[in-house]
Amino acid sequence: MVMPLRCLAVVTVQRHWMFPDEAGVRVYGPAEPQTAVFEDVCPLLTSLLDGYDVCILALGQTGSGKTYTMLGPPSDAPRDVGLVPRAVEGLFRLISENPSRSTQVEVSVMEVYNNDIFDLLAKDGRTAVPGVKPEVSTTKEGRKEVSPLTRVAVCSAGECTALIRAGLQLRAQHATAVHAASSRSHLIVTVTVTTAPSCHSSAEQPWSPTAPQEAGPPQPAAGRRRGASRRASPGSPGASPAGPAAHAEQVHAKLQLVDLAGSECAGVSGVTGSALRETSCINRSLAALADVLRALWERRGHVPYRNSKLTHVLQDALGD
Ligand SMILES: Nc1ncnc2c1ncn2[C@@H]1O[C@H](COP(=O)(O)OP(=O)(O)OP(=O)(O)O)[C@@H](O)[C@H]1O
Repeated sequence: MVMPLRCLAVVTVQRHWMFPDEAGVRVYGPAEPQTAVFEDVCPLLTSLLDGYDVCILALGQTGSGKTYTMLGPPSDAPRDVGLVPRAVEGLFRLISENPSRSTQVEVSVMEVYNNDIFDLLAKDGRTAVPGVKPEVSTTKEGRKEVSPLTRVAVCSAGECTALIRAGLQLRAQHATAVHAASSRSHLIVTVTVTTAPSCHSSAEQPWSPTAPQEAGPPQPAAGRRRGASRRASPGSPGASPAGPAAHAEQVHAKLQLVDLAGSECAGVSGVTGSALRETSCINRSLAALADVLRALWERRGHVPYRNSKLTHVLQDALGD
């Protein structure tokens, strides 16, 4: 069986002009329950724990229900809980079902606003290091990392969801003529999962999880350039991937949950001044995302990830 190198789900709440029908974009109507959307993407959580980078994007026009789909309604009605808390819950459930692997989970929350990255978990002023803007860089293993960026180790779904909610308070939001609480940025929640054999599963040296990291450089990820990164644990030098050592690898993979800002027509949304600049940045970055997805679907030699911060941040999960 040929395994996919990337797992990507585009959840859109309206048919969108930017994507061809054959692109596999799933369109949900307003009556579709949140449970149905989650059921469709839920298998990707297993792929994540198998070591694949996963990206789930909500796409649609302004006011079409992206934030509702990803995060749920502001009222917190349990029935309508969004895809992000459901995914976090599902991930921790899967982790608890496999005690033979020890798993560390870290979360970061960022927004891409006017083509700049802001750290929504930073304690001070949306940058982890005062005055230093987070930027995308490439690690020596070829992975894309945003740095400096706050990444917090979490032990439970509740802890993870609470952090994400706290980060959301800082997200850029303004009223427009179309939507009273319009998101003016792309929100990217990244859940990084590192798994290794449980220390009681063999006589090998136990895996020691990395300390919670806040405002520091990202953890190095080694190994496979495509998909998740893997490295042999310190206790298994020279072990063959086909033998027991395959079991002894640390596996890193990231889940990116993205609530995109909505495409909008400035004439209809009635924005002026700084809001007009936001609209222009939103539309340009969505066009850049469409260009990247088209290039990937058409298997073009060059994929223009660097045309926008949004696509550059998502490069690992979209394809490479
Ligand atoms: N399926 C739904 N059922 C009930 N209410 C919904 C549904 N989808 C969206 N809404 C409501 O519609 C309004 C707009 O939704 P939402 O904020 O999710 O739009 P959006 O696409 O994120 O907009 P923008 O791109 O401008 O941020 C909100 O009040 C939201 O609660």
